Amino acid sequence: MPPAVPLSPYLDFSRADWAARREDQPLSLTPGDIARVRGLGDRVDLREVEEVYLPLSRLLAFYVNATAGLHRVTTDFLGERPAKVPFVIGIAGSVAVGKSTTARVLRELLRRWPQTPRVDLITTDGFLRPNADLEARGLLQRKGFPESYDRRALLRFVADVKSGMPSVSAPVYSHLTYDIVPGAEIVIDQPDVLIVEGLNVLQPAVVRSDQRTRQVLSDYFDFSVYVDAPVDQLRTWYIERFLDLRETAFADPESYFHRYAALTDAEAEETAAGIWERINEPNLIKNVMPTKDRATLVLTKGEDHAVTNIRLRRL
Ligand SMILES: Nc1ncnc2c1ncn2[C@@H]1O[C@H](COP(=O)(O)OP(=O)(O)O)[C@@H](O)[C@H]1O
Ligand SMILES: CC(C)(COP(=O)(O)O)[C@@H](O)C(=O)NCCC(=O)O
Repeated sequence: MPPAVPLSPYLDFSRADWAARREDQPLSLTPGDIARVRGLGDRVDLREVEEVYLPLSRLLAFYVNATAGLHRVTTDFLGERPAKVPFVIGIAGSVAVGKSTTARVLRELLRRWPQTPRVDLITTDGFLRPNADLEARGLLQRKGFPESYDRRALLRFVADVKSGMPSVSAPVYSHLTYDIVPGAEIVIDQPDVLIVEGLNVLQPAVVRSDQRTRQVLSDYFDFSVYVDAPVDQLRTWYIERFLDLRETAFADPESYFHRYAALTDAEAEETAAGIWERINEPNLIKNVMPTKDRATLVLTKGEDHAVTNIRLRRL
């Protein structure tokens, strides 16, 4: 018998190799659908959807079926009646990398597969502590760092949805007011798929003083995606988006950043670079980037938000 060839845990695809994995799956999104889900500064178009996200949705449809099969054998073994268990996908990556666009495109594609008509999406910013709470804890300059979230509530939320509980509610964050919206909630009611998008969704467990580890969010993920790009590129995207927001979101007198609406280009660039360097880049380097290898799939973007490489974990 020939010696077994050791398998690498990762498969690396060029964009062209990955695009071929679409096989003959027809594109179900129209240009109008894509324009609706595209985030500010993001360039996702029909070609990007066809070559990158359609093959990914095909792979995810296989995973959904296989996971349901695995669940069935377990319930058979236990002699239980099979319950509906949502398939949970985590999407991680830096501020300004375009996680929200990736999440929305995947939601639209997955919805069109026959076995997953109900796809819900939640962003972890709803679990940020309210500003007053952050201020009391000295964390107002640490928004997006792991400690700025109510991690217990976030974990409870995902565990409840995964366990098949009906009508599980989550708080809502507003980028406009830069705070949690008092009294607002989003209700998730037994979807086929739940997408959980946020900077820190792949954070590893910390070891407690009694040497046991806490549960983490990714314990409940069936699949995870890390959206990656070089740090210099992310900084540029963050600053460009800030300049665009000045003319759109910041122009609203309700916006927390309204005082930035009147800045000149040079002043706005300096302000954005300051926020990036003080908050978002240190968080990226210390907390977000180290979680990349924990993802099932890494999408690496080049200039213009185009995905250039795909890495799939197969072991
Ligand atoms: N200050 C802001 N005002 C209004 N919208 C914002 C602001 N900052 C970010 N956003 C929007 O919030 C969304 C999430 O942004 P972010 O957390 O950077 O993730 P990503 O770019 O990876 O999706 C994006 O659609 C972005 O355009
Ligand atoms: C709201 C965010 C923390 C992202 O949250 P996520 O949905 O990834 O949990 C981030 O977009 C942000 O606003 N960071 C703070 C930078 C600042 O203080 O302006």
